[in-house]
Amino acid sequence: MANDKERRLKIALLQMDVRAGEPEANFAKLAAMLEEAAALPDKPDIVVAPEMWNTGYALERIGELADPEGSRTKSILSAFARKHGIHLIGGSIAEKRERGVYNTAYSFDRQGRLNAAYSKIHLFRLMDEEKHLLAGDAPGRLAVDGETAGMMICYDIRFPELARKLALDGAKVLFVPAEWPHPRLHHWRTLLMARAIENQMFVIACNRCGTSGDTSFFGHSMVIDPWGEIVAEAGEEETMLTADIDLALVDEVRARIPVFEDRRPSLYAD
Ligand SMILES: O=C(O)CCC(=O)C(=O)O
Repeated sequence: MANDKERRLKIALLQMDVRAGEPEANFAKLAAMLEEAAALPDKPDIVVAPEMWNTGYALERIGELADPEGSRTKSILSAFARKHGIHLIGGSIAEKRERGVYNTAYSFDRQGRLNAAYSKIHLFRLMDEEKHLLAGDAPGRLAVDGETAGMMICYDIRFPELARKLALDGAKVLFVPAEWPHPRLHHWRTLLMARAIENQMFVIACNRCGTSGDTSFFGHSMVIDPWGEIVAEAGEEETMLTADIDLALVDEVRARIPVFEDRRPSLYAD
């Protein structure tokens, strides 16, 4: 380490293709990509998966396809995190609970303990999510190696208030699992950069790639620093995107332009 303020983390994002309605194929693909990530010469500290990777958007059959209580997913992800000592942001899955199916992201610490679960708050009507899924009712806060972070899922990034709330609660990193399709690549990149710049935090966004029916997903997973610079960005193909980040940059940027001190919420916050 160059100085004792550095707080470096290696990140690997699993930009995977997802087969709609085929959980077995998706579990196998995720397991293969996880092992590939763990075997990288520069072993990652954090691995991130995309949204709804177990079922894709097979919403008509989601009740039968979703993982009951997420138990299969949790046991696989927890075992991986513990075995390799890697913090895992396990994307999100279709998770079946008594009341219905949720789009839920799990976070496992390096000991394999589930340290956060976040169910997507904003359901995306353009893809009929609200007809088949239930919305979560709490923001996604978590800790990564003692640092505060947040999780939002896909469409959530259109809601700047949520990212701001997470930042105000101390998040230095925002993780975003997604299944964001063409033709809105411009929205994806711009919104992610905006969330990073306005909140002066790292944004680590893992999108799926490939095609389901007539919807094509463009990948372009991204790691963006608190100054809004793109640290890494994937293309449209299935790949593992890696990046090194230094969390000390968050404090540097926040000291340079003290947005959090200068805000005047009494004039414009609800
Ligand atoms: O907001 C968008 O354009 C895409 C959102 C989306 O695909 C999702 O939330 O699943």
